[in-house]
Amino acid sequence: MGKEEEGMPNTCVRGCCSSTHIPLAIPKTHFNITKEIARGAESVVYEARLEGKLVAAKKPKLSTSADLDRFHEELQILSKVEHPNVATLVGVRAYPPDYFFFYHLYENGNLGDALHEADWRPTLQQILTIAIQLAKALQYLHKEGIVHRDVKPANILLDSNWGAHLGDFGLAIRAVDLKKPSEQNWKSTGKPTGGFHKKNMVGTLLYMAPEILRKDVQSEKSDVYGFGITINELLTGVVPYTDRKTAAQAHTVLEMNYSEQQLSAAVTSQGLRPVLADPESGVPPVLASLIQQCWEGDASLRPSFDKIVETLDAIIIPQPHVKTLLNNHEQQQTVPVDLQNNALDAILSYNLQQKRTEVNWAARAAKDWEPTSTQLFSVSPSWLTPSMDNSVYCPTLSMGSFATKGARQTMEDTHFVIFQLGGADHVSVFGVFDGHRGPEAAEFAALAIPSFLSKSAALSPQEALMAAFTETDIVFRRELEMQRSQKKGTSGAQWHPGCTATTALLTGNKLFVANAGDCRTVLCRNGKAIQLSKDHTASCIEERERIISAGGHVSWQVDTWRVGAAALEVTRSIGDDDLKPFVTAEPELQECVLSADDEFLVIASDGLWEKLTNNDVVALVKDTVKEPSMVSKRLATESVERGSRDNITVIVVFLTPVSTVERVY
Ligand SMILES: Nc1ncnc2c1ncn2[C@@H]1O[C@H](COP(=O)(O)OP(=O)(O)OP(=O)(O)O)[C@@H](O)[C@H]1O
Ligand SMILES: [Mn+2]
Ligand SMILES: [Mn+2]
Repeated sequence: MGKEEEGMPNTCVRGCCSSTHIPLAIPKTHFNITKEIARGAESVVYEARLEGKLVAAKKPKLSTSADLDRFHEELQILSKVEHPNVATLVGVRAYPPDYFFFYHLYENGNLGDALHEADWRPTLQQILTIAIQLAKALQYLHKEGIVHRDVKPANILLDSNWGAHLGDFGLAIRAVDLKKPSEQNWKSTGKPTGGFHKKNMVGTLLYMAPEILRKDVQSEKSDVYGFGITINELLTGVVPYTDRKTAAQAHTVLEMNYSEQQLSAAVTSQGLRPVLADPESGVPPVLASLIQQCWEGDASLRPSFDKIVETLDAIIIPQPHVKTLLNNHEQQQTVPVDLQNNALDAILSYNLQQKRTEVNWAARAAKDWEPTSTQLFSVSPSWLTPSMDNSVYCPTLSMGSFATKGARQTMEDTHFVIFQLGGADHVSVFGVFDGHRGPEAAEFAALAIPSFLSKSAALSPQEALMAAFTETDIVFRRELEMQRSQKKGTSGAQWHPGCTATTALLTGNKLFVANAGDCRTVLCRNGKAIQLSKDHTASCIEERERIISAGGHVSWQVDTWRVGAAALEVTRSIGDDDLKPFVTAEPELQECVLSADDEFLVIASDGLWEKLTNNDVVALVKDTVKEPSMVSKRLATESVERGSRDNITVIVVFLTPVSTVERVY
């Protein structure tokens, strides 16, 4: 009686693999093979009975000693992993001459076959479920320090409920072992083509990240790439780089159009990617955008699985009945219904809870604030003192706002809405800030600007706004310098956050708008849109000339005019200390006197204006119930639906009395 028959030891024949819960030395008498399920490049998979239970028995092809080494490496990894979305290993026979992995049998086979052989057409909900399950499996593996390296539909196994389980750890490796040159890693499978047989190569190539194709340094981010390609395939039903839905056809198309080398070259150096799932066809824009981030050429730009899980969890598939409710006039009282059950709504409100940066810039702004120019001017009476003149028109205000990071991973917009600044009934201030190269400047400015304004009663409103912008910029850059010197070295030199800013100051019937950058303020007067700010971008010739005469450099890069080495599109901002003084913080000012003709103000970051014209915005506001927060949200939602990829912040201020039940059609 051999050693193996004495019981079921939990170690392999070499003694290098062990498990606390999986028997590693299942005797031959304990299982019998019933039929072949699949013949892979490196294995044959059979249906089998193990102690009466139906299982999948994977018999790896072990022809060389390198293959045997690889078997033990795979087993060492497999015996340590346990996750609901990783294919469950129930037993192993790690003894010659027959090596077997016994897995739970997944009734619906692999995802690739389901899509392209069985013509399974998953619903959006099923797709999202699989995406989340797969993301969680990979999140877990990465936490455990394991990189899978072969994420593709053929390695995703589907249970009877179409739940996903990641299988095939044939190429999995410990992240610590990835440090070696990658050619070495691929050779470790012992196959002449560096790990893949010719036939299999094509199938796998499609999911391989550029750095792998280039034999460059790999990381767990290579799994993110395969995940992106896989989820896109799941959404489109199309084999990557083809227009075919069945695998057999796909291979011919693929081989006809591209050789292996041509495809690799196109993917690595020309950024070729499969056709992206189309948001027009009902794919949530956030999901499409996530896929694009996942298959970024630069691995460092791909999101982590923590981030992916977070993003996917926030997506709720739009319910088809929502649209009908929208058109049902009897639902007038329950206005938010159009947004409540909506996918966007979930994303939008979820985004509001996003975490802020570690450095508490806001507290610093308030604490360190010391306006330097307050003493220079003197106006009387102060704009903070209410006018006694009752004949002056006084708008009735109602205001609301909405902010979302939209399809972006981080939120760099900030805003403030202040009713009765410094306790003055007739003074309100609104500000929107759009951060770039980090949220710090925007966070700082949203506190510093109103704080400065409330302390500038001695200045005229115009001077107060001008000084609030320029002083905020100076104090911020000083603060940044301090932070940088404390950080000592850690990416500090490259750290130049900035933000665009627009601030509207309303005192009695006078409106003052200060703007630096491409946020925008629009007034609706008599049903017409009046833009009260100019967009400061390098596409604007006057701005380009101003920059050049101030000693800055402007050039056409990629798709538009950009400033300096940082390639900034905006020409005015707070912060951006590497581009000062030509990217100035000095705002342009506009003012107007309000009358009963003035209906509302919309102040928003460029994420809104990118997809909506001033007239679109006016039309949408008219078409929405007159509740300012709801209108703000409606505008942001509309922009996201039209494909805005940016953070969006919207403030809506109604200037005349409005009723929330009033609807204009
Ligand atoms: N537990 C299982 N339940 C059902 N089917 C399975 C299971 N394990 C594997 N299969 C089937 O066998 C196929 C090959 O399995 P696996 O990917 O593990 O082998 P491989 O030889 O490493 O394949 P590859 O050619 O992708 O390297 C899978 O695509 C799937 O169709
Ligand atoms: Mn496989
Ligand atoms: Mn494999």
